[in-house]
Amino acid sequence: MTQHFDYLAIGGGSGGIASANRAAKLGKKAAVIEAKYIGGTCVNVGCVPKKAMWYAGQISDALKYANDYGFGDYLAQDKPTFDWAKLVANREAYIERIHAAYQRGFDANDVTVINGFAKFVDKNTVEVNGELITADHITIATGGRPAAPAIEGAEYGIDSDGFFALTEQPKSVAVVGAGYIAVELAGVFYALGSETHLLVRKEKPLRGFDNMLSDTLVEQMAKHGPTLHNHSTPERVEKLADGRLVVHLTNGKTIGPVDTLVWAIGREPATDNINIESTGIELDERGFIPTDKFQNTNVEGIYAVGDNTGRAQLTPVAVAAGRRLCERLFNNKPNEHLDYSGIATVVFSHPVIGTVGLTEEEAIAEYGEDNLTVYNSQFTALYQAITEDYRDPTRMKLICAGKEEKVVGLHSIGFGSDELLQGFAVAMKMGATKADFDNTIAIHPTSAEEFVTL
Ligand SMILES: Cc1cc2nc3c(=O)[nH]c(=O)nc-3n(C[C@H](O)[C@H](O)[C@H](O)COP(=O)(O)OP(=O)(O)OC[C@H]3O[C@@H](n4cnc5c(N)ncnc54)[C@H](O)[C@@H]3O)c2cc1C
Ligand SMILES: NC(=O)c1ccc[n+]([C@@H]2O[C@H](COP(=O)([O-])OP(=O)(O)OC[C@H]3O[C@@H](n4cnc5c(N)ncnc54)[C@H](O)[C@@H]3O)[C@@H](O)[C@H]2O)c1
Repeated sequence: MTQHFDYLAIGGGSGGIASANRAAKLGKKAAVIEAKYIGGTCVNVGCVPKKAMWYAGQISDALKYANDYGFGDYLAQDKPTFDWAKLVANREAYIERIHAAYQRGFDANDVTVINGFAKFVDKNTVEVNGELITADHITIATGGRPAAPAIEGAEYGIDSDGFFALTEQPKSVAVVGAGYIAVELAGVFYALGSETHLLVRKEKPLRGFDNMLSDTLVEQMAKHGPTLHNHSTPERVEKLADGRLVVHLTNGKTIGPVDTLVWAIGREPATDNINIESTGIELDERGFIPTDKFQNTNVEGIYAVGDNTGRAQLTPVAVAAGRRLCERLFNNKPNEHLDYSGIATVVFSHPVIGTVGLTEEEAIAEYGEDNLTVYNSQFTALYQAITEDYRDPTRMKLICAGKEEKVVGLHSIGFGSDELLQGFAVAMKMGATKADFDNTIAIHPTSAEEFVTL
């Protein structure tokens, strides 16, 4: 028997769940098909478990300051130990609670959840577990998966999914990659006490970010962070008799032996195995699904949201794109769409980075150097001021365009940069100028106040 729905999301991750719930709340018969775990990448092998590991790193950093904060005697009572397996168990128990909360949401909204791997039969029909399902509107929200290099011995390494499956802490680890995931995972390993090597292909990690951010990160890593190996491209991986790994680089050098090797070299879209050809959708050369600003694909009635569209691969983006799509389709809002500009983002590095808007290089290209005013600040966060790390800088940058000094870029690295960002992102979305920032009374003593006193 063929089941029919008004709205069907293929993929039960951030985009699929949010859109199906919204469709159902708007009175439509909606379903989600999920092949693995409800919640997708973010909940199971992304943002959520990553943030728990990052917090563990933050606690480890804080313990380093305990003596300066007067807790020396307290710590001396017992040698501090760290139990990776316990952290992982608590993290996974939390994820189970999220799964249950999603199910309660589906039940409340009357969304049908189908477990299985979906493949298109034609543009209105998918097949899952041998059954056919048709829908008036189908959203492809299949996300992506970690990429691995095509080199000898690559299979000895793990990827970010494998990182979350580790139940024991490796004593030594090499992380390959220069983006969000490489920087974040290397930071966690280091903060929790593993000997950590970060291998990047070019001159530094986070090259697409404002130079102030990436340069400060590199400076801080040299003081207390993973050992950074620039211009280091793996050529092959050798497994020793004791199971440890040696990474051979194209420049003739070797890294290791290490217990664990992590590939963090980007993610590829999960669009190659769903018989998408049967729909008439044309993928781009990297397998992403091109969409217009309304998330329409080139085939009427089929949409795509989230990581598989190749734009701003962030959970809130997938969620917002999915919800707006359903508002447009089912709530009589024909122009509803997601504005992909000015999306704030945090890299959960050590120290943490918050950034929204244009980098200085991008602003120069867009407005011309003469039309920009750039404000820079460097200071010691009070948190560190009374510790041995009082020389570690927090750095902030405000990039303003035109005579009215509209704020077009805001960048911060240092303690608290994650939580301070969201409010500034709102102000920038509303078109705030430097004068608006100056007119705002500071909250003292915080790091965030620096942005209104520059
Ligand atoms: C390590 C890591 C850390 C991250 N940290 C952050 C962060 O801190 N903040 C942030 O905003 N973003 C973060 N991200 C990115 C974020 O996870 C993604 O942007 C987000 O999950 C994308 O949502 P999505 O719905 O497009 O895809 P996904 O969440 O990947 O969901 C897709 C789902 O579709 C399923 N699926 C695929 N094919 C089929 C099929 N044929 N049939 C049925 N089901 C199928 C998959 O099993 C999966 O569950 C992180 C990602 C990673 C890997
Ligand atoms: N905090 C967050 O919000 C967060 C955290 C993690 C991931 N994400 C999202 O997930 C996406 C994917 O993250 P990612 O880190 O996998 O990808 P990425 O695109 O950010 O970085 C991949 C890096 O790998 C490098 N690389 C590519 N091929 C390589 C090779 N063969 N050898 C060595 N290095 C190679 C690239 O130069 C690049 O720097 C991000 O773009 C981001 O949108 C967000």
